[in-house]
Amino acid sequence: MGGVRRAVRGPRRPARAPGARPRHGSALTWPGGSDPDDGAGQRPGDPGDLLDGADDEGPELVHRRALGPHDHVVGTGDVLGRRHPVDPGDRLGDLGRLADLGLDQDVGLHGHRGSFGAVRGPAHATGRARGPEGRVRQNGVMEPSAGRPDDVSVLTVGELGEFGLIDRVRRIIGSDPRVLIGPGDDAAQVATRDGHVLVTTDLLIENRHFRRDWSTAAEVGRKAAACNLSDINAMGGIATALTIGLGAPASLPVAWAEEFTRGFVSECDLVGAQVVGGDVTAAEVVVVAVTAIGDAPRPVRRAGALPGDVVAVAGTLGLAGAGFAALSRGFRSPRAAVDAHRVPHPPYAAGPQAAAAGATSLVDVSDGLLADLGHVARASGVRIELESSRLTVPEAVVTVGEALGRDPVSFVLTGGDDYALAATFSAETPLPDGWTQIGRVSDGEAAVLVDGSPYDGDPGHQHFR
Ligand SMILES: Nc1ncnc2c1ncn2[C@@H]1O[C@H](COP(=O)(O)OP(=O)(O)OP(=O)(O)O)[C@@H](O)[C@H]1O
Ligand SMILES: Cc1ncc(C[n+]2csc(CCOP(=O)(O)O)c2C)c(N)n1
Ligand SMILES: [Mg+2]
Repeated sequence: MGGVRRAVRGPRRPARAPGARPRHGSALTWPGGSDPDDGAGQRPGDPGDLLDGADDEGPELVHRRALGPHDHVVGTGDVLGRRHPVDPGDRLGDLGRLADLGLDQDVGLHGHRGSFGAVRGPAHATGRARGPEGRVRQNGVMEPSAGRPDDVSVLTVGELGEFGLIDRVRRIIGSDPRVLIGPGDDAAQVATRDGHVLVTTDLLIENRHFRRDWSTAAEVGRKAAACNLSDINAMGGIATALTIGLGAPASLPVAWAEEFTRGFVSECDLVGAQVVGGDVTAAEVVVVAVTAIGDAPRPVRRAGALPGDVVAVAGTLGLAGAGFAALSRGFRSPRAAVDAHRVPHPPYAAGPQAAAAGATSLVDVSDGLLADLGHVARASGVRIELESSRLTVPEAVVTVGEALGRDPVSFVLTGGDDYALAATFSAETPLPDGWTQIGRVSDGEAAVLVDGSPYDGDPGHQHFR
């Protein structure tokens, strides 16, 4: 911790009358315009909200039992697990009992396995059918065999992991000359008849990305907008329009959906983007699928970092991860941290500024600084060397680290959900306002080192882990 900069100042936000919405034009302007830095994405400090200090709430327990990120939360939004009685994995027993009807009993998910080891086809009138592996099914009940969901030899997405899965599905996607930037960056860029557009999509799933007992509907709405606006920011762009896909349990109060939408719209107002449509469907839990489009005169990609470049960040790191850790342990303070988990504050002006300044690479920090800089290192084929003494550790992160017995710097290095930006600039480029150098790019194996060594631990959030 020695030498690590501690920020007592919280992120700042522009002064804005509550509920006031810009009625036209972009709230964010391009660098070089009349209002290059409106301070969007920053808000007043919150120095009194410390766990051990003058916090008026104190370290109150949110729940008696601390919950982890993937703890099973039973409630209106409960998801049926593999072992649930109506889970498709358990249906074969019922189907087997229907075999004598002489119908195509195997109509469920597992009768349509397609090209990945599939069992397609009816049980015959005899009640016997053959799977692709040649194993006989008796009365429609299959023996455990390769290609079946309960067969451990089937590679699952859980085993492949989030990024392994993305690599696999990306191989299926073809290319097209109109795709100027395809999968692999924070947003894609597609040529249109009269220009080009950025497009990105991000999902938020109840109990994976937010909890309805931790966050208000408006906070979830803000977060859903922010993480998509951030991907446009991470290309050096400004978002123009978004659509909202909303999956909801039938029991969801209408007021929740309305408040969610208000929160979403007010976050969009920070950059002058407009909601232009969406979709609604029934779902087991609240599911939010957002697509954002935007503009970038000079999009900055993850590939492009060069040896000798400076590595810099804009925005706050560690606060949201620390807030999530505090909430998971049953605390609802320090406020600066738990509020950052609920609503991130991407530095919306910093992406276009970095692009205008000539950033050689750019990424937003959604999973964790080390994880996301890892994408830059691999895409650019360079080594990234961070100096921990250059990192700013917000005071609330120090408080959470001390209270939970964790190194506060680990939240800054690996905590997700902050939606700060990380970029590389040539050493000759003066860093734009709001950017802080945290390291350098060097020639070497694609990796991110901290104080000269590989990081010992998870570099950030990864689904299915
Ligand atoms: N199912 C998919 N099919 C095709 N491309 C995908 C799929 N999932 C992700 N990608 C692409 O892979 C790249 C990396 O995705 P990832 O979700 O890590 O990016 P991100 O949105 O910046 O991060 P985060 O989801 O943490 O906010 C992106 O370019 C994304 O468009
Ligand atoms: C209830 C709850 N549990 C865990 C987390 C932590 N978390 C979930 S996804 C993610 C990375 C970004 O998501 P993605 O990669 O899907 O865009 C992080 C840091 C949370 N925010 N809420
Ligand atoms: Mg991103």
